Amino acid sequence: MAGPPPHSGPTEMEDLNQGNLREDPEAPAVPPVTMAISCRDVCRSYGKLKVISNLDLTVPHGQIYGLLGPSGCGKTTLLKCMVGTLKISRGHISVLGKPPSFPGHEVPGRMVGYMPQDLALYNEFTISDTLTFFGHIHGLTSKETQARMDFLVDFLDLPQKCSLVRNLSGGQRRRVSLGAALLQNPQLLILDEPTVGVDPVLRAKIWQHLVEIVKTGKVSVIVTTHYIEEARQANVVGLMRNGHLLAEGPPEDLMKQHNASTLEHAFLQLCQTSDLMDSKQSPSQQAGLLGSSQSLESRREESQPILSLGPAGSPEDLPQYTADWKVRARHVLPKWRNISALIMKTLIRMKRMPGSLCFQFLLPVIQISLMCLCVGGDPKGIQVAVVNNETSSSAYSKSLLAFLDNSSIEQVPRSHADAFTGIYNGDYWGVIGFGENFTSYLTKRMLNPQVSSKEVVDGGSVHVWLDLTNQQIALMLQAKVHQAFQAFVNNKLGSMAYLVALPIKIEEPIYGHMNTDFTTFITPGAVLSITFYLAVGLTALSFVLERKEGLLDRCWVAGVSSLETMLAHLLSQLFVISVQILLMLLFVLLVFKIPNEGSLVLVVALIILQGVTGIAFGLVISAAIDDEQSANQAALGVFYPNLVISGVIWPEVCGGFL
Ligand SMILES: Nc1ncnc2c1ncn2[C@@H]1O[C@H](COP(=O)(O)OP(=O)(O)OP(=O)(O)O)[C@@H](O)[C@H]1O
Repeated sequence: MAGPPPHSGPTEMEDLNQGNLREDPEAPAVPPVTMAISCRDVCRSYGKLKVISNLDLTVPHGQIYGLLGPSGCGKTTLLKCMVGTLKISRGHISVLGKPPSFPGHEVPGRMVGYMPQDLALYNEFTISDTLTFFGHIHGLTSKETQARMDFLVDFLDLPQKCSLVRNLSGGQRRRVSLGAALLQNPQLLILDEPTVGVDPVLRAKIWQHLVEIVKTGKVSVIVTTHYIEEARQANVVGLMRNGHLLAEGPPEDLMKQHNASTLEHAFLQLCQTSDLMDSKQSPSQQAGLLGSSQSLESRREESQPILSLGPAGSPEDLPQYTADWKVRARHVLPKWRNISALIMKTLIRMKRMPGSLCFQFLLPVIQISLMCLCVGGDPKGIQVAVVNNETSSSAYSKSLLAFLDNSSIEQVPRSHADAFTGIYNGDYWGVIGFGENFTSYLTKRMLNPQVSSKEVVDGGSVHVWLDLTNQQIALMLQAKVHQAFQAFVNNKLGSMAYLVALPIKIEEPIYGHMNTDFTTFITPGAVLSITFYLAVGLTALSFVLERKEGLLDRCWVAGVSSLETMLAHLLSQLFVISVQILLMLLFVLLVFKIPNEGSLVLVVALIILQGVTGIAFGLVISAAIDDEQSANQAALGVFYPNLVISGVIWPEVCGGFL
């Protein structure tokens, strides 16, 4: 195995460029290992689809391993298992001496540089932002990041550092992605098709760089590629097909073994031999062939996603890994370094999308303003037909009608027949009718209520027929007629008005006011619903999108835990929610003058808590759902049921069955 080259005192800048970065103080001491990666009897399935079966693979330390195979043979899946973003169904993987994600192990973390097949870059970032972000997560100082950035921009022939990723070409983006993997000079580079979409000159340069960095003996590389011939520069190649390795060894040896002049020919021969053997075997024999080197135990059904079972089902053959409680605790505890990097990421993205940020801030204000303007106000210009059979100008009916609220009700004098034709045709919301002796009967009723006959009571009553298809308007009409009658009685009887009052007296309310309108009732609920749903939507979608674009995986491989991702999202989202709440309350309290009877601090705290609930629910959606359309549907789908059963628009006591 090649040892490190003799050191003749390089300058600090050379140190940074060549990868002699300062050690991470939080990193545990790593014992020397001879195998960079060792996979034993590895299996991985997606549901019923078995993608990797009983695979053994060894990446020697300080060498380049070229993993070759046709599309869909499971290369990416295997790399994901190596970096720890996917759990294996069975078998054992050791990366730089320990299984991925082992407490205290920096795989995922600073020790591994991973370039996923997807671009996995933030489009709103510049090249400089991208490298600074990953540098921050890896704990590099800004000087170190800057030096590596200058080197990588030059080496990968990247455009200006201030160029936005979304404005780069496909090839340039792939190079930025490769730069992010090379940034911290990791001990292990896992590159999933780094040369796709890269011109031949740069492809050669990348391979040359890989060859150079492994020469130091400190760095190991596993690289997948579709260009089989370029893998001749690798020290070892693995030829993969249908989820298992057909062959593994130095490229020259493989070519010699198969009398092939090119690696591609050797691969072709291996595939043909494998097909021939497969066709000769019965299905049961094939199963035997697959697992010929494994015991029955290792071939049992893959039921548990575990990392620990080894080849031939003998756990005692595997090295035992231990970590003391301090290392375990440090592994679980969130790192502020990662959280702050993720918060900065969100703030930079917000800064680069001012339109979207304004929309996020203004949307709740627009929603609450629309609600205050459109919900709860008195209807205007409601046409009501009036059938007045009294003709005298001093008739009580005329006097009573004068007390009707003219801003809401438009009185249309009609004959009895026209009024009813009109209401049946939907021209009027109601008909108000007075008999021809209304004044005399009402007088009799008021002066001598004890001796009033049914005829007197009937003739002295205001008759109202309503179109009750719109309950709000009908209720308003009833209330307005009652108010007009009360005002008329007060006017006619003065201090004697109590004589015709109902024997029920509604006293001053304990909470609220006599004239509390619907807007005042519904606004608190609307504020809470708006805060909740915006938080749900933003959380559910942002994680779904990040996962889809491979960003969550990339951050995870860089060493960011799920807890840190959630905390960073919560903190940055709290900032957005706080601005949203501030603007909403300003509008509700100052512009629409909705009264607030309690402590404002408590109100703000409760709304923020509601936002946190929304974030939590968004997290549930984003954890359970993979694509944005379904996440959108889930977020929208819960909106209406939640609104209905929460008591925001109708008292929740009415839904006692729920
Ligand atoms: N998330 C997933 N859910 C279900 N099946 C998947 C998933 N990811 C990959 N597969 C399936 O697993 C198989 C192997 O996929 P993988 O991406 O590992 O192949 P690959 O060798 O990397 O292919 P390529 O070279 O085209 O990238 C494919 O049949 C693919 O359809």
